[in-house]
This record gives sequence, structure tokens and C-alpha cells, in this order.
Amino acid sequence: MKFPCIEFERSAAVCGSGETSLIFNQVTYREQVNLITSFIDASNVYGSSEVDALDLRDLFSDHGLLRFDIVSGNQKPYLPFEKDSLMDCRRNRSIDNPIRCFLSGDFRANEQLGLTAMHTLWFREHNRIAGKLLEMNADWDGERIYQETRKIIGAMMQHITYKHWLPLILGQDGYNRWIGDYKGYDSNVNPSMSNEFATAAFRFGHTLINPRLERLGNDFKSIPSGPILLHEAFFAPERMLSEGGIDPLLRGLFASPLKKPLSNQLLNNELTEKLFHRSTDVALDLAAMNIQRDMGTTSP
Ligand code: HEM
Repeated sequence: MKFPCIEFERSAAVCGSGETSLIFNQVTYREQVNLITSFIDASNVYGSSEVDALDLRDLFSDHGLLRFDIVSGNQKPYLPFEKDSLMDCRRNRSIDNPIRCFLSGDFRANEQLGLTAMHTLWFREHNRIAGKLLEMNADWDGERIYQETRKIIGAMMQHITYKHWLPLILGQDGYNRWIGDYKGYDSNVNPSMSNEFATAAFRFGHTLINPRLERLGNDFKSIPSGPILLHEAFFAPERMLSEGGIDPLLRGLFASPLKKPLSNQLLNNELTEKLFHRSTDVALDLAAMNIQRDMGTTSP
């Protein structure tokens, strides 16, 4: 390649926004579309549209379950495989590596193995709770079990976010000051994400990412295949299937501290030098993308 470049596409504009043409009679600010729901409603498990939700369901058994294709050695299901999406791990598929990406409610589920493990855990939790509800309510049909389970899973995510995660991120004082106690549903609040939040503020998470994922056994010692460097874990569902499933990854996530954001290295080198190197001609740079994305929106 003569002039290698990092792949980057500007976020699509809301139709009619960002127009300077006289046809629209006025200059309008460019706005972007949010492709997923703005609510903490477990859309990462169920999708953000009816079509996606139906595609993820097991509609044959009528037991309110999510569907799967294969199970692990101890009979736990993995997410189903996608068939016709544009996900990046499709580019890694070959005769030597016939494994497709996993399908989940959010198309980023394969982005790195830690995230894939979390998606798998929530999907299994849906099927576990649906099984319990069926045991307790033999007269419920699949639709009722699915909807009730979905409510419970969404509530679990809200509980984790507000009771456990945000107080740690904001500090209890910060939490009390900026969020405070829940006072009931207010339909007048606009729940959509601001550009500032999506393109800058919430990306603070990128500064907390370790350059490698620990993978630990029952004894909390490293498994024989060891930790995996992040750049080997991007869009690599095959490594989850062949190297111990989700358990070692989840133990690694909860037993390892987050990276400390250092002033001389906010994002680790795996993210700035080797991002998605398996699926792009030129490895990406997350720091550069964050800046470019922010500039492409109307953030102040
Ligand atoms: C290894 C872990 C992670 C990787 C590889 C990763 C990678 C990425 C990439 C490639 C993008 C899209 C960049 C763009 O085109 O603008 C992105 C967006 C984003 N990331 Fe991460 N990320 C990771 C973890 C996190 C964490 C832990 C957080 C927050 C706690 C986070 C928050 C965000 C947000 C808010 C966006 C913008 C989403 C949107 O509006 O579409 N990421 N990330």
C-alpha cells in the first residue's frame, strides 16, 4: 500500500440536519442518530428493534428463551452465530478459522473477548431466569416468560449501574450531588445521549483499559494459555471457544484492578497502535478516533 491510512467514516447525519442549502431556508446544525436505545433496558441483550429482538429469540420451544447454536463442555450455551452482518470478525474468517462472530443485542459484542464474555453471561442469565419462571408458572406462555424475564434483566442492569457502578465512578458524594435518590419515572426528561457524553465524557472508560486480559482458572491462577494481549482479543470469538470459554475471562476481569489513567499514557499502546489490526489494513488508533469523532459532531 503506497499511502496507508486509518479507516474512518464520519457519523451519518440526521436527515436534513447540517444543511447549509437555501432549499432548507436556514442553516441547521448537523445531528447524529443514536442506533441503540437510550435507556438502560438491556438492549445489549435483546437488541434495539423488534426485528433484532425476534432474531435472538428461540421461538420454537415457546419457553421464552434466547436461542443458541452450540454449548460449552459443561453444557452452557454460547451466543448464536451471526449469518449476514457486517461485523468485523467476519473479515478474520477463513478455511483455517471457520468461526463466525457471535450475535447479540449489540453489534459490538465481539469487539474484544472481555466484552464477549459479558454478553454471553447476560444471555445465559436470561435463559436461567426464564427457566425458573417457567418452573414457578407452568401456565405462562413463551411470550409472557420472555417479557417478564426481560424486565428482570433490565432491572438487574439498572441496579448494578446505579447502586454499584456509578457510586464508585462518581464517588458517593458525587453520586448524591449529581444523581441522588430515584424519585419516580418522569416522562418529561429527554433521555437521549448528548454528543458531549457519547464522543467525549463517557469515553473516559478508554483510559481504564488494561493492555492485556487476564485469564484465571478455578484457583485464580493463570490458565495454561495465559493472559491474552488486547490486540489478540479483538474480534476473536474463536479464542473464546478454544481457550476455556467465558469463565477464565470473567475471573480475570473481576480479579484484576483497572488500569490507572496515567498523565503520560491515558490509553494503552494496544489501543493506540494495534486497534483492530486483525480486521483493518492499517491498525486503528482509539485516541485519534475519539478526537476525530468529537470534531465531527457539534460538541463545543
Ligand atoms: C477494550 C475495550 C474497549 C475498546 C477496544 C473500545 C473501542 C471503541 C471504539 C473503536 C469506539 C468507536 C470509536 C469511534 O469510531 O468513534 C468506541 C466508542 C465508545 N466507547 Fe469504547 N472501547 C472500549 C471500552 C470502553 C469503555 C470501558 C467505555 C466506558 C466505560 C467505553 C465508552 C465508549 C463510548 C461512550 C463510545 C461512543 C459510543 C457511541 O456513541 O457510538 N469504551 N470504543
